[in-house]
Amino acid sequence: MQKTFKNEKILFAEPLFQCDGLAGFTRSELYENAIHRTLRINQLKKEHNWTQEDFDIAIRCLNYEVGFVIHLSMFIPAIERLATDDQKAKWLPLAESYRILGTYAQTELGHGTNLMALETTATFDPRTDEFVLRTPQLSSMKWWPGSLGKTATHAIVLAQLIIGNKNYGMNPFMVQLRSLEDHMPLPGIIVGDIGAKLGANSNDNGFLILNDVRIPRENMLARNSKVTKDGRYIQTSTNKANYATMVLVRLSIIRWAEDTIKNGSLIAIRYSAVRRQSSLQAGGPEMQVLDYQTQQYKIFPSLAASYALFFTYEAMMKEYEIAYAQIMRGNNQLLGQIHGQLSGLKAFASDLVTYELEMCRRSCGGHGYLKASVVGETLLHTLPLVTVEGDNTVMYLQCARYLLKQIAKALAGQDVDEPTSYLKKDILSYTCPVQKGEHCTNPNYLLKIYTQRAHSAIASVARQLQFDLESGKDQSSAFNNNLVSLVQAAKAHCQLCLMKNFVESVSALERTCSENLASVLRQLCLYFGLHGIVTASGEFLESEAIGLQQLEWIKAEELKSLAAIRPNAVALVDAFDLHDQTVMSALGRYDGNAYQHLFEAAKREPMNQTQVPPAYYKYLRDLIKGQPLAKL
Ligand SMILES: CCCCC/C=C/C(=O)SCCNC(=O)CCNC(=O)[C@H](O)C(C)(C)COP(=O)(O)OP(=O)(O)OC[C@H]1O[C@@H](n2cnc3c(N)ncnc32)[C@H](O)[C@@H]1OP(=O)(O)O
Ligand SMILES: Cc1cc2nc3c(=O)[nH]c(=O)nc-3n(C[C@H](O)[C@H](O)[C@H](O)COP(=O)(O)OP(=O)(O)OC[C@H]3O[C@@H](n4cnc5c(N)ncnc54)[C@H](O)[C@@H]3O)c2cc1C
Repeated sequence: MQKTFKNEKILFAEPLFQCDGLAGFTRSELYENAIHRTLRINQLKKEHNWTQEDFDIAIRCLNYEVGFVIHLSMFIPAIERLATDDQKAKWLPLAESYRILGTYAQTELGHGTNLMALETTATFDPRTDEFVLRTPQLSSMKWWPGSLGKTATHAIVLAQLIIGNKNYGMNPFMVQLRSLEDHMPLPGIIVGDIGAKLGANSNDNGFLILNDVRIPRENMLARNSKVTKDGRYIQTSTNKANYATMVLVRLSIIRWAEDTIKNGSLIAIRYSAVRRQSSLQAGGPEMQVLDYQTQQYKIFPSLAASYALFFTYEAMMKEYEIAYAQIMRGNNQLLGQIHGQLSGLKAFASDLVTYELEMCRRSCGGHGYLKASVVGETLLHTLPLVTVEGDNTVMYLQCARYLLKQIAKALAGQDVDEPTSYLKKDILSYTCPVQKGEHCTNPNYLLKIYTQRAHSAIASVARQLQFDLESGKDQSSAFNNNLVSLVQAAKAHCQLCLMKNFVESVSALERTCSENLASVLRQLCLYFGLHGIVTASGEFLESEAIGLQQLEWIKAEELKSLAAIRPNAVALVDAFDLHDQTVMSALGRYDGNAYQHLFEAAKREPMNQTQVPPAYYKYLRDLIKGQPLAKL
């Protein structure tokens, strides 16, 4: 499941990467520790000739709890996608050698989603051949960019390009923020950290005010558009190509989601295998809680989601690489497809894992509320994924917008993209394929149900929109009246994508792996399909993909699937091949000694370093001795 990191032993031999000690760190200590880690991994990469992939896997092994995440995941990729060859030649060596440290400064205090309304301006001054950058009012200040607060020396600032009195829309500008001599902010630059967050507090997400900061004209990243010396704006590619970095990050968020749900399901399943509580027979031995049907019902979805997201990430990485190669050759034909697909799948993956991680946490009982279980921390670290790189609702709507265009093409008899080829079918040609027995236990049949449900949801909202428009509603009112259905249609398409990738990946693996492994993966894929139908049964019924009788059969098969997965559940999470130091959980250690590790963690608690707490001498001693308390 995870490319085994042959360098794990090297990484985790160093105390710096042993995560137990992070508890009790202040924000400054977390921040410093994260930077130290990234630089040490960089040294290890050089000392051991690691590849860039090894470097990336090392960071994943540390659950991205490292410094310069945005420098690595956005600043450098943005230069690669938005800069001309000459600009790449200048900026990439500096960024890759950490001579400059960057961030991607797009979101403002007043706007994050609506890029057209960003208020930061870059006004061309032909007299000096410069751009003047300003954040004109409080709501304009950049707010949220990672590493902006205390680390970044440079930022790719997304700003409205103004030439004369004309606004040419959002464009990217390389802006130096801090001196490379003493790290002090440069004139006109006000930066700082935006304050503590629910999680990821090693990251100095920051704010940036720009007071008439001047940069040379060549600092506008000009792969897709440029300004000539005499002030002419020349667009060389669709300005949507300037959004390319976000598409890449949305892809990496699918893998981030996969990584977090693997951690969560591993902790929940390993702990549920060692935890014994109560018994179903009076006086009988206490049961492993993993044997309770309800416990399986709670945590096997996260196990199935781990594999589903692994297969979807692999499939989308291939799709992205094809699209990106074409886009970098100036062919934007696949831009809309990759944007529509990754917008929806980033939203669906992050929604799925944040829900299932909470179920994993709940399944650990009281110990799931301890930081030492890490499952709660994992959830806190995952929560931003539903917002970063595009709020999920907005991302679903982008996906829905793509699906509407595709079904319009299909209905007009035109070609459609491969991911939406099912829309070419006649919506009335589906039949309810599911009969008892064979049909409910064959993922390929379930795939037909998912296809009909998605097609039906998209066709239905397209019809409703058309009806609203024909009944006189204007475009925006018609859209706003159907946003919920548009999101629902996007989710249906994304869930179909996950199921399709799961079925096709297992089918491909069957040709090369053992029958034992194939049957386990088929079982998990079947369970993923059955569970997905049960949890959205209303939509499946509404689409007439199934009737009540089929739903009854499917629910019965789902519960039977739980028992079928149980014998392999621990092996399926062991197959993630995650080092104990990656999972970091006292409940999820490979040796299963959860209670011992919990107690070890408690003993490391800073409050336990003294027997008598300082508060005793301040408040409790006189109280307990019945002495009058001094005025507090
Ligand atoms: C490792 C993880 C670290 C995470 C750290 C976090 C970083 C961040 O969060 S960075 C900031 C992320 N911010 C966003 O994602 C902003 C979200 N908002 C948008 O992307 C856009 O405002 C929008 C897509 C919601 C709306 O775009 P807009 O241009 O305002 O208008 P339209 O919806 O009409 O789109 C027009 C046209 O452009 C196409 N398009 C939109 N986005 C993209 C894209 N990323 N790539 C390619 N094409 C895109 C859209 O499909 C429309 O096309 P047509 O229908 O053909 O006109
Ligand atoms: C941990 C973290 C790290 C970040 N790092 C960066 C970074 O490095 N660089 C950067 O530039 N940004 C960064 N961001 C900002 C992030 O990209 C934005 O927060 C995100 O794009 C959402 O925008 P917003 O905050 O304005 O939310 P809003 O858009 O204000 O969302 C508020 C509500 O309005 C709804 N809404 C908004 N628009 C619509 C619409 N058109 N239709 C229907 N509903 C709508 C949303 O669904 C949501 O429920 C980061 C954010 C976080 C939390």
